[in-house]
Amino acid sequence: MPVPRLEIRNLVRLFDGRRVVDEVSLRIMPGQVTCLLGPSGCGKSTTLRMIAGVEMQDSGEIWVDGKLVCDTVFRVPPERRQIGLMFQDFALFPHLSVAGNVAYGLKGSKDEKRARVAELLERVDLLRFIDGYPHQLSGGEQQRVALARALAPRPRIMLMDEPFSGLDNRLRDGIRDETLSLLKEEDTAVLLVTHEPDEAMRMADEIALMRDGRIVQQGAPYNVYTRPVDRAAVAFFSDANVLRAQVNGALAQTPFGQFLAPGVPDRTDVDIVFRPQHVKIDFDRNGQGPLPTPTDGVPARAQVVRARFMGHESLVEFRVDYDGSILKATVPNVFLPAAGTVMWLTVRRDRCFVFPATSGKAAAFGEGR
Ligand SMILES: Nc1ncnc2c1ncn2[C@@H]1O[C@H](COP(=O)(O)OP(=O)(O)OP(=O)(O)O)[C@@H](O)[C@H]1O
Repeated sequence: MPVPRLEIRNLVRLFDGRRVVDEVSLRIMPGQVTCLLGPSGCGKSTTLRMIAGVEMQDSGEIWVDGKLVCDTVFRVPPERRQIGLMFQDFALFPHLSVAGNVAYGLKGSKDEKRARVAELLERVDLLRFIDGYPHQLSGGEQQRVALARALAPRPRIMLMDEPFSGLDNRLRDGIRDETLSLLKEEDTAVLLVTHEPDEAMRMADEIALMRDGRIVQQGAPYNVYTRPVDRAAVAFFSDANVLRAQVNGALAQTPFGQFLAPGVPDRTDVDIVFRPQHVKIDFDRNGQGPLPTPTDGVPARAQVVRARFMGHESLVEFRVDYDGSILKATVPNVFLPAAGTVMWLTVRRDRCFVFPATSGKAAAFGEGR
């Protein structure tokens, strides 16, 4: 079996008796980008700091290329771990030139260093600034110099903590893509920390979804998005509609007909969760909606509460007659029906998830953004 570039096993970190990192395990292969994704305070940065060696774990192990780097007894110091760091506030040294910054962690002769510096600055398209100083560069250019500096010593692993959050949106996409291709070329294993699902979807080969110190789901972005483990995992990536229903005879009754809830005991509440893009809208035809179909189920009559244009799509909120629940639907382009308009909704049944009912937790996890 191939040896992971980075492997962490059951990392635990306690602050004031609280497990802020709780049995976190990960394996990252060379050239692979893994995103540790989760809301603020879930323990992402603490995990990263332990791997970097600037913080000690209370238990667990860190392995690099099959060799133990740190457990609770043995510890390779941070500077000998061959790990590159790139943080949002990881500023360049203002008194050093661009070349001086990139050469900072390099060993070897003056000529060797100069060659490596030039190679990397060329790669990030900043060779013309080799003798310039950080204050002469834009934020995006400084970020690219920081990337060149982090990559110059050929780290085996790159740890990145929200490295692009200081950049404006237009710059960010370009720099993300450049960074990604450079890291892939160098065959670096990357652990990127972010609280932004879009960033994780864009960058990651694998997403590790973290909550309250634990990894709750791990896999390729497509799998994490389309097969969420729970209601909060759906809501973290997008708006989520939730219908609460009680189970009887393994069936949950909703405005859209019955949903299977196999193995759920009678009189237990479940949440039927689906994304706004999986709600279909139809016009009212003399009090009638579309006919039921096996894929879309039974249509539910609803009234428009409000509609907003979001740029590439419109977001329409409905109140469903059946039980008064509020549902959101997205429609491509401009669709802005007046409040009070009667319409009929159906849902893509294959895109609905049935989970045990949860209380307020999901809202705290980003639902309703
Ligand atoms: N040195 C410390 N002493 C006490 N508590 C700490 C310390 N460092 C972090 N914490 C707590 O540990 C938890 C996890 O913090 P951490 O910075 O790892 O979260 P995060 O997921 O990276 O959040 P963010 O995205 O906001 O940076 C937080 O509740 C934080 O308050």
